[in-house]
Amino acid sequence: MQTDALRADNAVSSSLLAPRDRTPGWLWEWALLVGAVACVSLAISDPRPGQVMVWFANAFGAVALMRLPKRQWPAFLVLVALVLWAAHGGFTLVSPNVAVSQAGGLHTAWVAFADVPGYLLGMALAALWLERLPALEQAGESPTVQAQVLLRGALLPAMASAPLGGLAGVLALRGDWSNMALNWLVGGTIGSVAMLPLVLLLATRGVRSAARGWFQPVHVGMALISLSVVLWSATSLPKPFVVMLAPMVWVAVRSTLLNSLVVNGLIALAMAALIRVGVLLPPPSSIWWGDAVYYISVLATLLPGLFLAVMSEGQRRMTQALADREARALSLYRATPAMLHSIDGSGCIVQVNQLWLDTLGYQEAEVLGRHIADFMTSGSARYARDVVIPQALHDGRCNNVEYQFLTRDGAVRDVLLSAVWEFDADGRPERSLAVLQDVTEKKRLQARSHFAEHDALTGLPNRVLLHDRLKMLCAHHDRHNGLFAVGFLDLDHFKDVNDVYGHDAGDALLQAVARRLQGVLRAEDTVSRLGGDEFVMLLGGLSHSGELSTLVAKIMATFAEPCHLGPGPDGPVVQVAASLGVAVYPGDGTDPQTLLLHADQAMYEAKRSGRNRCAFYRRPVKAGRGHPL
Ligand SMILES: Nc1nc2c(ncn2[C@@H]2O[C@H](COP(=O)(O)OP(=O)(O)OP(=O)(O)O)[C@@H](O)[C@H]2O)c(=O)[nH]1
Repeated sequence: MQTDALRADNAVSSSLLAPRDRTPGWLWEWALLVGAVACVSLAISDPRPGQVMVWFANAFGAVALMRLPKRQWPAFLVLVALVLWAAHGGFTLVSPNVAVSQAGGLHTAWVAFADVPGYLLGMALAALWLERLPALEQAGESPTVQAQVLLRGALLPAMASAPLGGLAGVLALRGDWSNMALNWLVGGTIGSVAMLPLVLLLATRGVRSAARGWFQPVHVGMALISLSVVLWSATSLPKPFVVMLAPMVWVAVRSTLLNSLVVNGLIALAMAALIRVGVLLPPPSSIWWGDAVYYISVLATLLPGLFLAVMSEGQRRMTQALADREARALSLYRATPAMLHSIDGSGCIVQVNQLWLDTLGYQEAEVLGRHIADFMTSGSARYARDVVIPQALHDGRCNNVEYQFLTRDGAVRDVLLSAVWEFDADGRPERSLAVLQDVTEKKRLQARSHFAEHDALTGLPNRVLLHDRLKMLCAHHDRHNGLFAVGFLDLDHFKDVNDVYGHDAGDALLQAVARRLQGVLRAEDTVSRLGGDEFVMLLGGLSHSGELSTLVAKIMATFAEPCHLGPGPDGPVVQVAASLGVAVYPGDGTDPQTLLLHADQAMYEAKRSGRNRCAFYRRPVKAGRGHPL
């Protein structure tokens, strides 16, 4: 993700700074780098003896030490001491302004060496204190951590080494100790503030990759403009420091952290050089620390830009992290292996995922902005608009709502929809997240298994389910005793209804009879249709035969009212009657076949006796020898 790349690019990563064994070549390279930077300070520092020298080299030495195991520190510090001594020696010899340069070889060598222990102490302390900073990797994005970096890596080491630096000044140049120590403190702090954040960043990014990242017209251009403003204001304005702030703030806000740190370093170098050539000079002061106070202006010019750059970087990262999180959430939404859609408070689609589109066969552009009901059957659309959406907006959610969606080519998909709503701070609905489960196949299978056990015309249990339930009733009553009855009902002269009013009217009559029988029986009883005009009822939970007689009377009474067969109010009205045969468990049979047979026989008995009546099964009376049963 982009944030990670950004982090890898710009962050001060403690893992990359972690110490490891380095080759002698590496030690030499860094020692020479420290020496080269020291030469820059020596070259552009104020030539008057005992004046502030902006000392940039300690930042490089400290970062090098942080990347070394402690056992390599002595070797590296010795190399740095040699290099600094050589650099100091060279400058002491060539600088005509240094009073002691004419004082003879040994003294020159001593003068050149005097400052070195202070520098070594400063860089060692900076390295020690910085590597103990736990959140060092956040220095590029957190002003608080950056402040800690500057405190531990610039101010405190400069303070700790300043007494040594002052002593060196007294011994070598016979200057005033307190003045020398204060100048040391100021020069060391400014140099490290200018360079340390940049060197830490370069050490983790690698100089080559950083250079590649920086050498772009926009960065170079901004740096040049900033430098020009600094030079112009220093040479043209009476109080230039405030104006110098402007380009740094501009770069901090508009550019990358790296560019800000580069500009920070360049401007510090430029200011040191301007002081060197006398363009920027401390005004004459009556107090011994007057010069040092002047340099606070330099610090005050560098720090706001530096902190603003770090804050901008923190903001950029946070914005980027939010954008990444949103992108991740979006791609997760799109790829979720369930149909998802989101609608706004008015029911219009604001987002759908890929499976939603694939299942219903639409393109994203076709659905965004349209009302969700446009993709439903008319019944579901009404239900959604009038009932579900208003209720869900009130409750904040809805669960397992059954809808029928329409695919692009008009096919119906059954779905179960559950949704949650997001509301804004004022409680206004923002958008929903709905998960849709496509249950079309499941419903088809359910319907198939329903029709395997139910009659398609009346919806009543068919012969298969009847046998099942009868078997269970027999088994149950076998264990728990008790009575139940099987009623076999056949409509009287049903064929005439078909013949006179047509088959549809016959169907309507069968459905009406089914409804009436269901209406008269209890929920635990079974009404089934065997086929044609034959219905079988299982009448359970009877405690005595009187109860059965009442129930039978109720069943027969359902045929007292004529049936209106539709369609419409002008449809035929018929008076239907039925014959009912009843067999009772266990007296008339203890297994399904026998009970059904005996109920059937009783029904035929009712027919034989004149129809429109009920007959109870009667065991045939044994006849005398030679007579059939
Ligand atoms: N409308 C319609 N008729 C059916 C259906 N299944 C069977 N039938 C008809 O129902 C009639 C059954 O007649 P029966 O029970 O044999 O004779 P009935 O006219 O009722 O005379 P009885 O039973 O002797 O009183 C036949 O004409 C079948 O064609 C059906 O699903 N719908």
